[in-house]
Amino acid sequence: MNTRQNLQNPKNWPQNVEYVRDLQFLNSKITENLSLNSQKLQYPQADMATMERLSSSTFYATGGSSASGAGKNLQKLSSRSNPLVTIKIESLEKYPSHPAYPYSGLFATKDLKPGQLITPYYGRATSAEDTDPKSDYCLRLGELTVDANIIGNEGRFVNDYRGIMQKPNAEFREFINIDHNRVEMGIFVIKAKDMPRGIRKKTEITVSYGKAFWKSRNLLRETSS
Ligand SMILES: C[S@@+](CC[C@H](N)C(=O)[O-])C[C@H]1O[C@@H](n2cnc3c(N)ncnc32)[C@H](O)[C@@H]1O
Repeated sequence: MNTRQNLQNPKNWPQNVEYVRDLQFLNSKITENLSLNSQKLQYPQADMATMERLSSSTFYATGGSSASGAGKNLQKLSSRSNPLVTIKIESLEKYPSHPAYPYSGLFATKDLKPGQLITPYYGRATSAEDTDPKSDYCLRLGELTVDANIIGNEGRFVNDYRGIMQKPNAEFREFINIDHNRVEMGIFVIKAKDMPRGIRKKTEITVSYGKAFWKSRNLLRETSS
C-alpha cells in the first residue's frame, strides 16, 4: 500500500524529489515478493549479467541479503515513530572540505542507541532489469532495487563514511516492518564495542556503500577499505 497522502516535506528536502513514507511499487508482482503473507519470500529471478551489473551500481546491506530466507531471523519492528524526531537532513554548503560538498547529509538530532533503527530506506522498488544504472540512490533489497533518486525519504541522504570518518557508524540492514507486513531495508546504528554509546547528537550518520559502488564510478581511493 502506498502512503502518498499530502506529506509535509522535511526541512531541506529538494523540490525535484517526491517525499514518501513507504516503498513505491512499479507493479504488484514486486509487492507480493516482499509480503510475508505468502510465507515465502521469492524475488524475481534475474540473469547473472543483470545481477553483476546490480552489484556495482547499487549499495547493499552489510553481510548481504537475508530476506531470501523467508524473512527468518529478521528483527520485527514498527517504523511509525516519526524519523524527523531523531534525524535531520543538513546542507553541507557550510562544510567546503566535506567530500559530498555542497550537497547534503543525514545528521542525528538526538543520541541514537546501538542497534536502533534510524529510518527505513524508501524509494521506488524495481526489478533488477529495471534498475537505473545512472542513479546514485539505488539500494539492493534481495534481487530488487530501491531507487530513491526521484522518490524517497530521509534515508536517501545518508553518505558513505569515506573521507568523513574512520569507519561507518550506521549500516543498511533488512528488517520486517510490522506496519507493512513485509521485508524492508533500514539504516541502523552499528553495534560495536568501540561505539558503546551509539551515535551522539549532531554527528553525521554514515554507512558503507561498499567498494563496488565507488569502483564502478572510478572513485575508489587506493587507501580506502
Ligand atoms: C545516496 S546519495 C547521498 C546523499 C547526497 N549527498 C545528496 O545530498 O543527495 C549518494 C551520493 O552522494 C555522494 N556521496 C556520498 N558519500 C560520499 C563520500 N563519502 N564522498 C564523496 N561523495 C559522497 C556521491 O555523489 C554519491 O553518489
